[in-house]
Amino acid sequence: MIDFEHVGKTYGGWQAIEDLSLSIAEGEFCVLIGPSGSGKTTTLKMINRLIEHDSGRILFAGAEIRSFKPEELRRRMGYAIQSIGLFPHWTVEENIGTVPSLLKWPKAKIRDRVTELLELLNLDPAQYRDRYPHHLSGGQQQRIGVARALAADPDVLLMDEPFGALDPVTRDTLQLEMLRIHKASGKTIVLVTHDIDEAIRLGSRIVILDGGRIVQSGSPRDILARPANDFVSDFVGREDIGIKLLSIETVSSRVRRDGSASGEPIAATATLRNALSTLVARGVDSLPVADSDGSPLGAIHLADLVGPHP
Ligand SMILES: Nc1ncnc2c1ncn2[C@@H]1O[C@H](COP(=O)(O)OP(=O)(O)OP(=O)(O)O)[C@@H](O)[C@H]1O
Repeated sequence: MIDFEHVGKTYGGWQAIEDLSLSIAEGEFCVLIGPSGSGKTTTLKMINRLIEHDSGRILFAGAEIRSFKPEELRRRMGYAIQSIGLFPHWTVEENIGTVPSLLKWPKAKIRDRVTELLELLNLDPAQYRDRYPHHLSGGQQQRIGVARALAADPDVLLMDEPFGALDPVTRDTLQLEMLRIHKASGKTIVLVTHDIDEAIRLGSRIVILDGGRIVQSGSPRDILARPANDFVSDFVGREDIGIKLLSIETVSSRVRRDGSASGEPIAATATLRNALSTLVARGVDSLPVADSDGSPLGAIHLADLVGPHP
């Protein structure tokens, strides 16, 4: 869907991105991560030509991005950023409808789309559509930013630290919403973050950048289990790697179907990290497991958390 071929970018003669090659497949959730100044935002903005690359090629759906009119690229690629960039004197409805209005969608169609998106992001349309951004909390504004990026049903969603300035609870909620939207829509998403836990949670692929180059690219499991070098080990948090590996697998993958245990059940959809935490907090070595409607599924044992990952 998006291919970088030996891409370079210089700012005033200084090489910010060097020989970057990367293929992002359709439907992939690709997370760009790296230290400050490593080139994440530059890489993201080159995709929709907010920044022009100066060597190599960037292809979108097989064609060099320079062959698209910028407005066509922007229509096909939603863009959401940390500072949100909502228009302060426009209502929520007008903000979300920015691109559809530019595309001259009929008013009723825009209204229906706004309703649909507000519902998708868990905001009551009747309550929120006529509000102005300064009458919304930070988390609600971030949601409107995401809704606006999704409005014209783009093929690709580009997100630059979209949950950056949020408290942990709101951040957690929005991450879950993003995962749900990705699952339901199958859209290609490219997201920039500096938070490794966010990358592990959201990404089907993590691309680690340093000094304008890719240091490693792979699934969260690849990166955690086989870090390419000391830089990656340090970056993902060498001492926490075991715990992070537990966070990418769910209880359902290790449940003993014929097992039983006493106490409050843990959900099959909880992570193994949640299970470990619950086991330690309760001082027990097994927990009953329940499925989403609460029916018993079996048990998970402390001993099952260690050992080879399938
Ligand atoms: N317009 C510009 N002019 C000159 N240098 C720039 C410009 N934009 C970015 N840079 C430099 O290019 C490098 C990469 O910047 P970029 O914003 O892509 O990094 P980043 O990984 O997104 O960083 P952060 O996590 O701090 O946002 C940095 O060293 C930055 O100072």
